[in-house]
Amino acid sequence: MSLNSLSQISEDEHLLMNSFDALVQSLGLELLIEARTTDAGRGLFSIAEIPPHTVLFQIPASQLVNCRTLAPHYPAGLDAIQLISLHLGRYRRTPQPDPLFGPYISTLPREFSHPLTTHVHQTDSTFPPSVATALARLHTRYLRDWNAVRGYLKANSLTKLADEVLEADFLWGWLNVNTRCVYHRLKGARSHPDNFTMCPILDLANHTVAGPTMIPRVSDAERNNAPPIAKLGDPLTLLSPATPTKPGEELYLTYGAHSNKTLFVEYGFVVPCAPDDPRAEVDVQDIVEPMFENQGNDGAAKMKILQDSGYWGDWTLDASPSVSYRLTTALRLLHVPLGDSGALERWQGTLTGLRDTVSDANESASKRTVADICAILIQRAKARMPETNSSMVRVLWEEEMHVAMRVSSMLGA
Ligand SMILES: C[S@@+](CC[C@H](N)C(=O)[O-])C[C@H]1O[C@@H](n2cnc3c(N)ncnc32)[C@H](O)[C@@H]1O
Repeated sequence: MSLNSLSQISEDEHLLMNSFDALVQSLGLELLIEARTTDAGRGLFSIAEIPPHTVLFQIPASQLVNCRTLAPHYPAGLDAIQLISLHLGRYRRTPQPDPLFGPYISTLPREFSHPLTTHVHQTDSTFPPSVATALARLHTRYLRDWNAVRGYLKANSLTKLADEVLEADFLWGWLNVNTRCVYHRLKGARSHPDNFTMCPILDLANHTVAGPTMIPRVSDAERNNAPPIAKLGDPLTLLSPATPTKPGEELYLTYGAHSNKTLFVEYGFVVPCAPDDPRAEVDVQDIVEPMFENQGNDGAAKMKILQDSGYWGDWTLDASPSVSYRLTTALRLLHVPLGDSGALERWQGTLTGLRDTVSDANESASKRTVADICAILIQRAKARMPETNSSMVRVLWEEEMHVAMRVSSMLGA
């Protein structure tokens, strides 16, 4: 990196820190925390002793960026991620700040270093196959949203907006949503995909896998398991961790018990993990699917059976160590001869809980296949790891290798 770009970064960071102060002022908040620069970008730090469960701040509903606060300003027709990404993208480069959320938008990162912007066109062999697949799925999701927004702008004759918001601006908005939103109850059903919001200040919190974390307080709507009563929804209140915080400590959130594959693909970072870290997980679809294909017509029939019963794909090993139930189920069927109707019935019995196994022979064959899968994973990671000069990609290969070694030694292989 040139000195020029280094000074550019610190200038940007300086501007972002000033924007943070302006945001806090605009919200009229007096805080026990402040933003500081860390190795993970900016983060939130305490500036005082903070007792457990202290209210750190409350952001009023009108200052949260979500489907409720944006809906009055746009024609209907977009889901929450499309609408918020469009709105953010619209104000990315304009000299006029957004009259609704200007101070907040000026605190958002200027650029993203995220696999969707940097790696999406790399050859598949750079990443473990399951990471490449997850990245391709993210890319598809992004394209679906961008195409939906383009269609929406046309259908609603929003030609000025269509001219203003370039794809790069929309992608910037979309990555902001994807990497910075939090769950927030806005809809009747808890599982509704639009139950999330962008939240000023809170979105500066970095992720930790262990240790005390801040916790958003359960909102009224969530407690009542009903849509919020107020038109714009409930405010969002952030509580300090359950243990006391000393001045100068970083305050984290947990983004979830994610494997590095998910952290990398969704958020653009990894957290190196110990060989026995229970987060470590490998999706082995790219190895198992060809095993069914190699059985010709029988394999195709088994694939259909697994699809119909909801067990096709999402087959994982993890470092606890364990073989997921979904993978065990698929491998048992792989080793059932389809001509043997009794064995097929016994396999179905394992799904309904009537039986623990298909047979001893079937169980041994399935275990041998798990050992084969582990051997492939270990050999592949060892071969590919030296080829990468990205420390993040190295962590992704290491995670696969550690999981495979743990599962393999559990099997005594
Ligand atoms: C919600 S933002 C957190 C604030 C962010 N650091 C910033 O400067 O705006 C999430 C992003 O922060 C970074 N991040 C969060 N936790 C991290 C961690 N433990 N290690 C490395 N990067 C992290 C990643 O770039 C992630 O996409």
